[in-house]
Amino acid sequence: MRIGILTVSDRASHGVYEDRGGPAIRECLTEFLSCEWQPHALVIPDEQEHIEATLKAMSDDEGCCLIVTTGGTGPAKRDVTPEATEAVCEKILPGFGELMRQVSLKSVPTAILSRQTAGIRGKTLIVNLPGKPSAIRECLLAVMPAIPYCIDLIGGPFLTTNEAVVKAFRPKA
Ligand SMILES: Nc1ncnc2c1ncn2[C@@H]1O[C@H](COP(=O)(O)OP(=O)(O)OP(=O)(O)O)[C@@H](O)[C@H]1O
Ligand SMILES: Nc1nc2c(c(=O)[nH]1)N[C@H]1C(S)=C(S)[C@@H](COP(=O)(O)O)O[C@H]1N2
Repeated sequence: MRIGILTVSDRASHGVYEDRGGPAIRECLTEFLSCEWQPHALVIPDEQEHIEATLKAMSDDEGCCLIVTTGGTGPAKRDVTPEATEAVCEKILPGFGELMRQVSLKSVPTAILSRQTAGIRGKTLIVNLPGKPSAIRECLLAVMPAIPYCIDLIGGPFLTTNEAVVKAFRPKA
């Protein structure tokens, strides 16, 4: 079971600062998931073509059932992660962005500036998170209960969670 972890940041990719987003996603998934999984982590700049090519490679070549991105979801000119996500996905799941913004709004009024979304490419679920490392646990924890069933529905592997932290909800179970 492979999971893509994609940091989209001009400065982290150029070494201006150390990437804290990718490691935070990895740490959260280790805490939330009780099944075996392997991370496939990359740090790339805010370039739409590059983001699209990386999402396609993680989905089609690496066989990731889930890709979690961080960064590039805001209103600035170079923020294009949602556009890249929408371009490579066959279906968009607006509920993910809606819920994550609602939860984030309890910590920051600027939560509404994130255009974070989610979508399906083949047997891969792609979920966008904001760039702020502090946003990662908050957002992932909110949507995690629905992720295993979503991956079931698209023909992916059976994900299990650490129920002391977060319980996967499967309506048909
Ligand atoms: N991957 C990351 N690792 C560590 N800190 C980050 C990361 N991404 C963002 N941050 C922090 O969150 C702040 C806001 O992030 P934001 O995504 O808006 O940056 P940005 O202006 O798009 O620049 P860049 O794309 O170069 O990260 C940054 O100034 C930085 O302090
Ligand atoms: N939980 C949470 N969500 C958040 C934030 C945050 O600090 N915490 N920052 C907001 C801000 S200030 C911006 S500009 C947008 C987009 O951030 P991004 O471009 O780094 O993805 O996410 C928003 N969502």
